[in-house]
Amino acid sequence: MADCANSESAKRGPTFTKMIYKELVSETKQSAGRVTVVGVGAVGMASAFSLLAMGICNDLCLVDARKEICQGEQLDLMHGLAFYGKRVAISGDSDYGASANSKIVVLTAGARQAQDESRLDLVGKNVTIFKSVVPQVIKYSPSAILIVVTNPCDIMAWVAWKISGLPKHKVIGTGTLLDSSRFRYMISERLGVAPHSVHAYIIGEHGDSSVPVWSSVNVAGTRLKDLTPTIGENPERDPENWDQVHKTVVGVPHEIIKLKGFTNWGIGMMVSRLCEAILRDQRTVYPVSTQPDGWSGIYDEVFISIPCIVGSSGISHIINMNLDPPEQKAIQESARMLRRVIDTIKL
Ligand SMILES: NC(=O)C1=CN([C@@H]2O[C@H](COP(=O)(O)OP(=O)(O)OC[C@H]3O[C@@H](n4cnc5c(N)ncnc54)[C@H](O)[C@@H]3O)[C@@H](O)[C@H]2O)C=CC1
Ligand SMILES: CC(=O)C(=O)O
Repeated sequence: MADCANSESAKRGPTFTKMIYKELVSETKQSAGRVTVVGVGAVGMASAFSLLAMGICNDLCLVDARKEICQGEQLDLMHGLAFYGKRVAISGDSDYGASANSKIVVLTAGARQAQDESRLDLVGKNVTIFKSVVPQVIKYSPSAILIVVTNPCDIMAWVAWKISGLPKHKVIGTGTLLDSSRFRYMISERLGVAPHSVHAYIIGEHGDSSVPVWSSVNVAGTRLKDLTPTIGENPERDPENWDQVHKTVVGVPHEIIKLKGFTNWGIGMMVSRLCEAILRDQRTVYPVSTQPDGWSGIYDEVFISIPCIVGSSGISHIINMNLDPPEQKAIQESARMLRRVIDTIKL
């Protein structure tokens, strides 16, 4: 692909470069932080664009079953590089060899929901796709950290972990990171403060059984629950009906899918922040999908969102969170539901 992209410079390069500079040392090309995005659709390209726009990666590879799309997107992104201010290597191919030695592989390949579908309806199709994609990824990048976006992302993270044979800390489902971001934004609108000044988590499944942790929602350490002890309960007990915020978080992707066919920008921004945490070892706390290993009494072998420290090794720690008994019960039920779905999968 590089030949196609640089055909003129490939022809003229050797003569011209000798006139421009003199070689002092023979360079060995080595990528410190290649990020590969598998699945160059709406989500894959929003992730790729965010990675570039936020200046997070300097070596980006796009892989998709549709070779022409990879090449088209590669060329299109490269044509903006003169205005970007940094040098970035961009490659694109349907051959996974192009992704070799990636530090991070973001998996977005697969089917997306139609208007009347739930995320869980995608299991069959997307497990089949992962069975072909994940072995190829691992063949060329055996030490990669996988970020699983493809829905249902908790289930697909478990599938990617099983097929890849990677240690669990190297497989991260994006989980309720997007739900939590939507939650923070909606609370911030009600309170009239910036979204990043609202500290709030949604945990559990990235889906209908997600759990809003009202007991810890706070602004500058002031817990909303201390001001409204019934926050998040039914409208008879909580006249401000804060539970509607969670209901909106659960329903809004369906509304966006009805309006534009898919969601992509929010998740794209989140993927690039996750990559940043890994590439720069930021040890940022994010609610992402991982194995709970007994966290809050969850012993099922599932991937489910809980607050984790994300850094250069992937997920290094799980944060102990004091949940109220109803929150604890709800996340345990969410885990049991995910496990029931996993039990139907044949790998
Ligand atoms: N976890 C989250 O928060 C979110 C997850 N998603 C999920 O992300 C996934 C992708 O969504 P979109 O980008 O909108 O879909 P899309 O249809 O625009 O793109 C999917 C891409 O996957 C590629 N693909 C399909 N099979 C493949 C294979 N075997 N090998 C390589 N590439 C293959 C297709 O060619 C296509 O380019 C869906 O499962 C969607 O539900 C979407 C938004 C948020
Ligand atoms: C599609 C999806 O999972 C979301 O936007 O939340």
